[in-house]
Amino acid sequence: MDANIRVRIKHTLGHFTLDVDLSLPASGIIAITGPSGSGKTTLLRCIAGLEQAQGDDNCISFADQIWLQGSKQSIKTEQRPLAYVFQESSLLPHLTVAENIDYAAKRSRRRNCEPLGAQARAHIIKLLDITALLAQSPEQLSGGERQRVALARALIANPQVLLLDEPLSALDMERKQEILPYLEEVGKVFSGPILYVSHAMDEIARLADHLVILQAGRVLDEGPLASTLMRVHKPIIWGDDVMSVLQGQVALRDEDFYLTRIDVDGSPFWLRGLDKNLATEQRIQVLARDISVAVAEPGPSSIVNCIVCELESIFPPERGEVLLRLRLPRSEQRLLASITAKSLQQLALIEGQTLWAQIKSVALLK
Ligand SMILES: Nc1ncnc2c1ncn2[C@@H]1O[C@H](COP(=O)(O)OP(=O)(O)OP(=O)(O)O)[C@@H](O)[C@H]1O
Repeated sequence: MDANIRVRIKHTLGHFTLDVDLSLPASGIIAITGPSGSGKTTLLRCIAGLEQAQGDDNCISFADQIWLQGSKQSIKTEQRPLAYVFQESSLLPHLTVAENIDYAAKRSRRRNCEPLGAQARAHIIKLLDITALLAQSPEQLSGGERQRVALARALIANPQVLLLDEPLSALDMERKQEILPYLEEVGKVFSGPILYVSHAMDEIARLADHLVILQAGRVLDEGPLASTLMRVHKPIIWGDDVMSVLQGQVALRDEDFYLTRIDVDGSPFWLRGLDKNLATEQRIQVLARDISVAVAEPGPSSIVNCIVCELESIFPPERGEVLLRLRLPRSEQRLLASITAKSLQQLALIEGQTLWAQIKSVALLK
Protein backbone atom coordinates (compact mmCIF):
# COMPACT_ATOMS: atom_id res chain seq x y z
CA MET A 1 0.00 0.00 0.00
CA ASP A 2 1.20 3.50 -0.77
CA ALA A 3 1.59 5.27 2.53
CA ASN A 4 0.85 8.66 1.14
CA ILE A 5 -0.96 10.18 4.08
CA ARG A 6 0.86 9.66 7.33
CA VAL A 7 -0.90 10.79 10.47
CA ARG A 8 0.69 10.23 13.84
CA ILE A 9 -1.18 12.29 16.39
CA LYS A 10 -1.62 12.34 20.11
CA HIS A 11 -3.85 15.25 20.99
CA THR A 12 -5.90 15.90 24.11
CA LEU A 13 -9.09 17.96 24.21
CA GLY A 14 -10.59 18.16 27.69
CA HIS A 15 -11.21 14.55 28.76
CA PHE A 16 -10.67 13.17 25.27
CA THR A 17 -7.41 12.03 23.69
CA LEU A 18 -7.01 11.23 20.02
CA ASP A 19 -4.11 8.80 19.72
CA VAL A 20 -3.67 7.47 16.19
CA ASP A 21 -0.89 6.29 13.93
CA LEU A 22 -2.11 5.79 10.37
CA SER A 23 -0.64 5.29 6.92
CA LEU A 24 -3.42 5.81 4.43
CA PRO A 25 -3.60 5.20 0.67
CA ALA A 26 -2.81 7.96 -1.77
CA SER A 27 -6.11 7.68 -3.63
CA GLY A 28 -9.64 6.41 -3.33
CA ILE A 29 -12.31 7.05 -0.72
CA ILE A 30 -11.11 6.39 2.81
CA ALA A 31 -14.09 6.15 5.17
CA ILE A 32 -13.52 7.07 8.79
CA THR A 33 -16.19 5.64 11.03
CA GLY A 34 -16.83 4.88 14.68
CA PRO A 35 -19.31 5.67 17.42
CA SER A 36 -20.27 9.20 18.32
CA GLY A 37 -17.44 10.89 20.20
CA SER A 38 -14.77 8.46 18.92
CA GLY A 39 -12.75 11.31 17.39
CA LYS A 40 -13.65 11.25 13.67
CA THR A 41 -14.10 15.01 13.34
CA THR A 42 -11.10 15.70 15.57
CA LEU A 43 -8.94 13.53 13.29
CA LEU A 44 -10.11 15.43 10.22
CA ARG A 45 -9.61 18.78 11.96
CA CYS A 46 -6.04 17.79 12.89
CA ILE A 47 -5.31 16.82 9.27
CA ALA A 48 -6.77 20.12 8.10
CA GLY A 49 -4.71 22.02 10.66
CA LEU A 50 -7.87 23.43 12.28
CA GLU A 51 -6.84 21.68 15.47
CA GLN A 52 -3.30 22.42 16.57
CA ALA A 53 -1.98 19.08 17.79
CA GLN A 54 0.90 19.80 20.17
CA GLY A 55 3.57 17.23 20.95
CA ASP A 56 7.04 16.32 19.75
CA ASP A 57 6.03 12.99 18.21
CA ASN A 58 3.14 14.30 16.18
CA CYS A 59 3.51 14.30 12.44
CA ILE A 60 1.26 14.68 9.43
CA SER A 61 2.58 14.31 5.93
CA PHE A 62 1.12 13.95 2.48
CA ALA A 63 3.28 12.58 -0.34
CA ASP A 64 6.56 14.47 0.06
CA GLN A 65 5.02 17.41 1.95
CA ILE A 66 5.33 17.63 5.71
CA TRP A 67 2.34 19.43 7.17
CA LEU A 68 3.21 18.95 10.82
CA GLN A 69 6.39 17.78 12.48
CA GLY A 70 6.42 17.85 16.27
CA SER A 71 6.07 21.32 17.69
CA LYS A 72 8.71 22.72 15.31
CA GLN A 73 7.00 22.77 11.95
CA SER A 74 3.41 23.29 11.05
CA ILE A 75 1.96 24.43 7.76
CA LYS A 76 -1.12 26.57 8.27
CA THR A 77 -4.54 25.35 7.21
CA GLU A 78 -4.70 27.93 4.40
CA GLN A 79 -1.49 26.56 2.92
CA ARG A 80 -2.33 22.86 2.98
CA PRO A 81 -3.48 21.72 -0.49
CA LEU A 82 -6.81 20.43 0.74
CA ALA A 83 -10.48 21.29 0.63
CA TYR A 84 -13.24 20.24 2.97
CA VAL A 85 -16.99 19.92 3.01
CA PHE A 86 -18.88 19.74 6.27
CA GLN A 87 -22.34 18.52 7.26
CA GLU A 88 -23.84 21.91 6.59
CA SER A 89 -22.01 23.69 3.87
CA SER A 90 -20.69 27.14 4.63
CA LEU A 91 -21.48 28.99 1.40
CA LEU A 92 -21.12 32.73 1.68
CA PRO A 93 -24.71 34.06 1.87
CA HIS A 94 -24.13 37.41 0.14
CA LEU A 95 -22.61 35.79 -2.97
CA THR A 96 -24.31 33.81 -5.73
CA VAL A 97 -23.37 30.18 -6.32
CA ALA A 98 -21.09 31.23 -9.22
CA GLU A 99 -19.43 33.88 -7.07
CA ASN A 100 -18.95 31.42 -4.22
CA ILE A 101 -17.18 29.09 -6.64
CA ASP A 102 -15.01 31.90 -8.06
CA TYR A 103 -14.05 33.00 -4.58
CA ALA A 104 -12.89 29.49 -3.65
CA ALA A 105 -11.00 29.13 -6.93
CA LYS A 106 -9.13 32.41 -6.35
CA ARG A 107 -8.12 31.33 -2.87
CA SER A 108 -6.83 27.98 -4.15
CA ARG A 109 -3.53 29.50 -5.25
CA ARG A 110 -2.73 30.34 -1.65
CA ARG A 111 -3.18 26.67 -0.80
CA ASN A 112 -0.52 25.64 -3.28
CA CYS A 113 -3.22 24.25 -5.56
CA GLU A 114 -2.95 24.88 -9.28
CA PRO A 115 -5.99 26.88 -10.45
CA LEU A 116 -8.18 24.83 -12.80
CA GLY A 117 -8.64 25.83 -16.44
CA ALA A 118 -12.06 26.82 -17.78
CA GLN A 119 -12.64 23.40 -19.31
CA ALA A 120 -11.97 21.51 -16.09
CA ARG A 121 -14.22 23.91 -14.17
CA ALA A 122 -17.02 23.41 -16.67
CA HIS A 123 -16.59 19.66 -16.32
CA ILE A 124 -17.03 19.83 -12.53
CA ILE A 125 -20.09 22.07 -12.85
CA LYS A 126 -21.57 19.51 -15.23
CA LEU A 127 -20.52 16.58 -13.07
CA LEU A 128 -22.38 17.98 -10.07
CA ASP A 129 -25.22 19.24 -12.22
CA ILE A 130 -25.29 22.78 -10.86
CA THR A 131 -25.44 24.85 -14.06
CA ALA A 132 -29.02 25.87 -13.33
CA LEU A 133 -28.06 26.98 -9.83
CA LEU A 134 -25.16 29.28 -10.69
CA ALA A 135 -27.14 32.53 -10.59
CA GLN A 136 -28.97 31.68 -7.37
CA SER A 137 -28.06 32.72 -3.87
CA PRO A 138 -27.32 30.02 -1.27
CA GLU A 139 -30.56 30.58 0.66
CA GLN A 140 -32.58 29.66 -2.45
CA LEU A 141 -31.02 26.18 -2.53
CA SER A 142 -32.30 22.94 -0.98
CA GLY A 143 -30.00 21.05 1.41
CA GLY A 144 -28.97 18.59 -1.32
CA GLU A 145 -28.29 21.37 -3.82
CA ARG A 146 -26.20 23.23 -1.25
CA GLN A 147 -24.06 20.12 -0.72
CA ARG A 148 -23.61 19.66 -4.46
CA VAL A 149 -22.45 23.27 -4.74
CA ALA A 150 -20.14 22.77 -1.75
CA LEU A 151 -18.62 19.71 -3.45
CA ALA A 152 -18.19 21.61 -6.72
CA ARG A 153 -16.59 24.51 -4.87
CA ALA A 154 -14.22 22.13 -3.11
CA LEU A 155 -13.22 20.39 -6.37
CA ILE A 156 -12.78 23.62 -8.31
CA ALA A 157 -10.22 24.72 -5.72
CA ASN A 158 -8.26 21.77 -7.20
CA PRO A 159 -7.04 20.33 -3.89
CA GLN A 160 -4.75 17.33 -3.59
CA VAL A 161 -6.70 15.95 -0.61
CA LEU A 162 -10.44 16.20 -0.07
CA LEU A 163 -11.92 16.04 3.43
CA LEU A 164 -15.65 15.33 3.75
CA ASP A 165 -17.16 15.38 7.23
CA GLU A 166 -20.58 13.69 7.16
CA PRO A 167 -21.59 15.64 4.05
CA LEU A 168 -24.92 13.82 3.83
CA SER A 169 -25.95 13.63 7.45
CA ALA A 170 -28.08 16.78 7.40
CA LEU A 171 -30.11 15.42 4.46
CA ASP A 172 -33.22 13.25 4.57
CA MET A 173 -33.10 9.77 3.02
CA GLU A 174 -34.51 10.91 -0.31
CA ARG A 175 -32.03 13.77 -0.74
CA LYS A 176 -29.24 11.48 0.38
CA GLN A 177 -30.12 8.94 -2.33
CA GLU A 178 -30.12 11.79 -4.85
CA ILE A 179 -26.64 12.99 -3.94
CA LEU A 180 -24.89 9.61 -3.51
CA PRO A 181 -24.39 9.11 -7.28
CA TYR A 182 -22.66 12.52 -7.43
CA LEU A 183 -20.31 11.48 -4.65
CA GLU A 184 -19.55 8.29 -6.56
CA GLU A 185 -18.64 10.39 -9.57
CA VAL A 186 -16.44 12.63 -7.43
CA GLY A 187 -14.73 9.47 -6.13
CA LYS A 188 -14.00 8.42 -9.72
CA VAL A 189 -12.67 11.73 -11.02
CA PHE A 190 -10.70 12.93 -8.02
CA SER A 191 -7.16 11.64 -8.26
CA GLY A 192 -6.06 12.14 -4.63
CA PRO A 193 -7.39 10.66 -1.41
CA ILE A 194 -10.86 11.54 -0.12
CA LEU A 195 -11.21 11.22 3.65
CA TYR A 196 -14.87 10.65 4.28
CA VAL A 197 -16.27 10.73 7.82
CA SER A 198 -19.55 8.87 8.16
CA HIS A 199 -21.32 6.52 10.49
CA ALA A 200 -23.81 5.38 7.86
CA MET A 201 -22.84 1.88 6.77
CA ASP A 202 -24.91 2.11 3.59
CA GLU A 203 -22.86 5.13 2.43
CA ILE A 204 -19.59 3.47 3.41
CA ALA A 205 -20.41 0.19 1.64
CA ARG A 206 -21.32 2.08 -1.48
CA LEU A 207 -18.53 4.61 -1.62
CA ALA A 208 -15.47 3.56 0.33
CA ASP A 209 -12.35 1.73 -0.81
CA HIS A 210 -10.62 1.79 2.55
CA LEU A 211 -12.02 1.85 6.08
CA VAL A 212 -10.70 3.27 9.35
CA ILE A 213 -12.67 2.41 12.49
CA LEU A 214 -12.11 4.65 15.50
CA GLN A 215 -13.13 3.88 19.04
CA ALA A 216 -12.51 6.18 22.01
CA GLY A 217 -9.84 8.11 20.12
CA ARG A 218 -7.89 5.07 18.92
CA VAL A 219 -7.80 3.06 15.71
CA LEU A 220 -9.75 -0.13 16.33
CA ASP A 221 -9.12 -1.47 12.84
CA GLU A 222 -8.15 -0.22 9.42
CA GLY A 223 -7.65 -1.63 5.93
CA PRO A 224 -9.26 -2.21 2.53
CA LEU A 225 -13.06 -2.05 2.86
CA ALA A 226 -14.08 -5.64 2.13
CA SER A 227 -11.47 -7.32 4.32
CA THR A 228 -11.98 -4.88 7.20
CA LEU A 229 -15.72 -5.55 7.14
CA MET A 230 -14.94 -9.26 7.43
CA ARG A 231 -13.20 -8.75 10.75
CA VAL A 232 -16.52 -7.70 12.28
CA HIS A 233 -16.70 -5.12 15.01
CA LYS A 234 -20.33 -5.73 15.30
CA PRO A 235 -21.87 -3.97 18.25
CA ILE A 236 -19.52 -1.05 17.82
CA ILE A 237 -20.32 -0.25 14.27
CA TRP A 238 -22.96 -2.16 12.46
CA GLY A 239 -25.88 -2.83 14.78
CA ASP A 240 -28.00 -5.25 12.76
CA ASP A 241 -26.45 -4.32 9.44
CA VAL A 242 -23.54 -6.76 9.34
CA MET A 243 -22.71 -7.08 5.67
CA SER A 244 -20.26 -8.33 3.11
CA VAL A 245 -19.10 -6.27 0.18
CA LEU A 246 -17.94 -8.30 -2.83
CA GLN A 247 -16.31 -7.31 -6.07
CA GLY A 248 -17.35 -9.04 -9.30
CA GLN A 249 -18.10 -8.54 -12.98
CA VAL A 250 -21.40 -8.38 -14.83
CA ALA A 251 -21.43 -11.77 -16.59
CA LEU A 252 -24.95 -12.17 -17.98
CA ARG A 253 -28.10 -10.15 -18.58
CA ASP A 254 -31.25 -12.25 -18.70
CA GLU A 255 -33.78 -10.04 -20.50
CA ASP A 256 -36.59 -12.63 -20.18
CA PHE A 257 -36.48 -12.72 -16.41
CA TYR A 258 -35.14 -9.20 -15.88
CA LEU A 259 -32.12 -10.50 -13.99
CA THR A 260 -28.39 -9.75 -14.06
CA ARG A 261 -25.67 -12.18 -13.04
CA ILE A 262 -22.57 -10.90 -11.29
CA ASP A 263 -19.71 -13.36 -11.07
CA VAL A 264 -17.50 -13.04 -8.00
CA ASP A 265 -14.35 -15.03 -8.74
CA GLY A 266 -16.54 -17.57 -10.54
CA SER A 267 -19.42 -17.71 -8.02
CA PRO A 268 -22.67 -16.46 -9.59
CA PHE A 269 -24.86 -13.88 -7.81
CA TRP A 270 -28.18 -12.99 -9.44
CA LEU A 271 -29.89 -9.67 -8.95
CA ARG A 272 -33.06 -8.11 -10.23
CA GLY A 273 -32.65 -5.39 -12.86
CA LEU A 274 -30.80 -4.88 -16.13
CA ASP A 275 -29.18 -1.51 -15.78
CA LYS A 276 -25.56 -2.67 -15.77
CA ASN A 277 -23.46 -3.34 -18.86
CA LEU A 278 -21.79 -6.67 -19.53
CA ALA A 279 -18.17 -7.10 -18.40
CA THR A 280 -18.22 -4.03 -16.15
CA GLU A 281 -16.79 -4.23 -12.64
CA GLN A 282 -19.51 -4.26 -10.04
CA ARG A 283 -19.61 -4.08 -6.28
CA ILE A 284 -22.40 -5.92 -4.46
CA GLN A 285 -23.61 -5.97 -0.89
CA VAL A 286 -25.08 -8.94 0.97
CA LEU A 287 -26.51 -8.51 4.45
CA ALA A 288 -25.53 -11.28 6.88
CA ARG A 289 -29.16 -11.71 7.96
CA ASP A 290 -30.20 -12.36 4.33
CA ILE A 291 -28.15 -15.57 4.18
CA SER A 292 -29.21 -18.98 5.46
CA VAL A 293 -26.93 -21.99 5.30
CA ALA A 294 -27.51 -25.68 4.54
CA VAL A 295 -25.16 -28.60 5.13
CA ALA A 296 -26.29 -30.41 1.97
CA GLU A 297 -27.25 -29.12 -1.44
CA PRO A 298 -30.75 -27.69 -1.05
CA GLY A 299 -33.61 -28.91 -3.27
CA PRO A 300 -35.55 -26.59 -5.59
CA SER A 301 -36.32 -23.31 -3.90
CA SER A 302 -37.63 -19.86 -4.76
CA ILE A 303 -34.29 -18.44 -3.63
CA VAL A 304 -32.26 -17.87 -6.78
CA ASN A 305 -28.88 -17.52 -5.15
CA CYS A 306 -27.23 -20.58 -3.73
CA ILE A 307 -23.46 -20.47 -3.41
CA VAL A 308 -21.18 -23.30 -2.32
CA CYS A 309 -18.73 -22.09 0.34
CA GLU A 310 -16.33 -23.29 2.94
CA LEU A 311 -17.14 -22.45 6.55
CA GLU A 312 -13.97 -20.65 7.48
CA SER A 313 -14.76 -19.45 10.99
CA ILE A 314 -17.49 -19.28 13.57
CA PHE A 315 -17.62 -16.14 15.73
CA PRO A 316 -18.62 -16.49 19.40
CA PRO A 317 -22.40 -16.32 19.93
CA GLU A 318 -23.88 -13.02 21.02
CA ARG A 319 -27.41 -12.80 22.36
CA GLY A 320 -28.41 -16.01 20.56
CA GLU A 321 -26.89 -14.95 17.24
CA VAL A 322 -23.80 -16.40 15.56
CA LEU A 323 -21.85 -15.01 12.66
CA LEU A 324 -20.23 -17.37 10.18
CA ARG A 325 -17.44 -16.35 7.84
CA LEU A 326 -17.76 -18.23 4.55
CA ARG A 327 -15.06 -18.45 1.95
CA LEU A 328 -16.04 -18.47 -1.70
CA PRO A 329 -14.34 -21.22 -3.73
CA ARG A 330 -11.04 -20.24 -5.42
CA SER A 331 -11.37 -16.74 -3.98
CA GLU A 332 -10.04 -14.47 -1.29
CA GLN A 333 -13.49 -12.94 -0.92
CA ARG A 334 -15.74 -13.87 1.99
CA LEU A 335 -19.38 -13.77 2.99
CA LEU A 336 -20.69 -13.20 6.50
CA ALA A 337 -23.86 -15.09 7.44
CA SER A 338 -25.89 -14.64 10.58
CA ILE A 339 -27.67 -17.66 12.05
CA THR A 340 -29.14 -18.47 15.47
CA ALA A 341 -27.04 -20.21 18.11
CA LYS A 342 -29.72 -22.91 18.06
CA SER A 343 -29.16 -23.58 14.34
CA LEU A 344 -25.42 -23.73 14.94
CA GLN A 345 -25.98 -26.49 17.47
CA GLN A 346 -28.63 -28.36 15.46
CA LEU A 347 -26.53 -28.35 12.30
CA ALA A 348 -23.40 -29.27 14.32
CA LEU A 349 -21.36 -26.92 12.16
CA ILE A 350 -17.58 -27.16 12.23
CA GLU A 351 -14.96 -24.95 10.66
CA GLY A 352 -13.69 -26.28 7.34
CA GLN A 353 -16.90 -27.95 6.22
CA THR A 354 -18.72 -27.22 2.96
CA LEU A 355 -21.93 -25.22 3.20
CA TRP A 356 -24.55 -24.01 0.73
CA ALA A 357 -25.34 -20.36 1.35
CA GLN A 358 -28.82 -19.39 0.23
CA ILE A 359 -29.09 -15.68 -0.26
CA LYS A 360 -32.42 -13.91 -0.19
CA SER A 361 -31.29 -10.59 -1.52
CA VAL A 362 -28.22 -9.08 -3.15
CA ALA A 363 -27.88 -5.33 -3.66
CA LEU A 364 -25.80 -3.50 -6.24
CA LEU A 365 -23.44 -0.90 -4.90
CA LYS A 366 -21.31 1.25 -7.13
N1 LIG B 1 -12.81 21.72 21.92
C1 LIG B 1 -13.05 20.63 22.67
N2 LIG B 1 -12.85 20.61 24.00
C2 LIG B 1 -13.07 19.52 24.74
N3 LIG B 1 -13.50 18.35 24.23
C3 LIG B 1 -13.73 18.30 22.92
C4 LIG B 1 -13.52 19.43 22.06
N4 LIG B 1 -13.81 19.05 20.78
C5 LIG B 1 -14.20 17.77 20.84
N5 LIG B 1 -14.16 17.31 22.11
C6 LIG B 1 -14.48 15.96 22.57
O1 LIG B 1 -13.72 15.06 21.81
C7 LIG B 1 -14.45 13.86 21.59
C8 LIG B 1 -14.40 13.50 20.12
O2 LIG B 1 -15.19 14.42 19.38
P1 LIG B 1 -15.38 14.30 17.82
O3 LIG B 1 -16.31 15.41 17.41
O4 LIG B 1 -14.07 14.21 17.18
O5 LIG B 1 -16.12 12.89 17.70
P2 LIG B 1 -16.88 12.25 16.47
O6 LIG B 1 -16.45 10.84 16.40
O7 LIG B 1 -16.70 13.10 15.26
O8 LIG B 1 -18.38 12.33 16.98
P3 LIG B 1 -19.79 12.47 16.19
O9 LIG B 1 -20.00 11.20 15.41
O10 LIG B 1 -20.79 12.61 17.29
O11 LIG B 1 -19.69 13.68 15.31
C9 LIG B 1 -15.83 14.08 22.14
O12 LIG B 1 -15.92 13.46 23.40
C10 LIG B 1 -15.92 15.58 22.26
O13 LIG B 1 -16.77 15.94 23.31
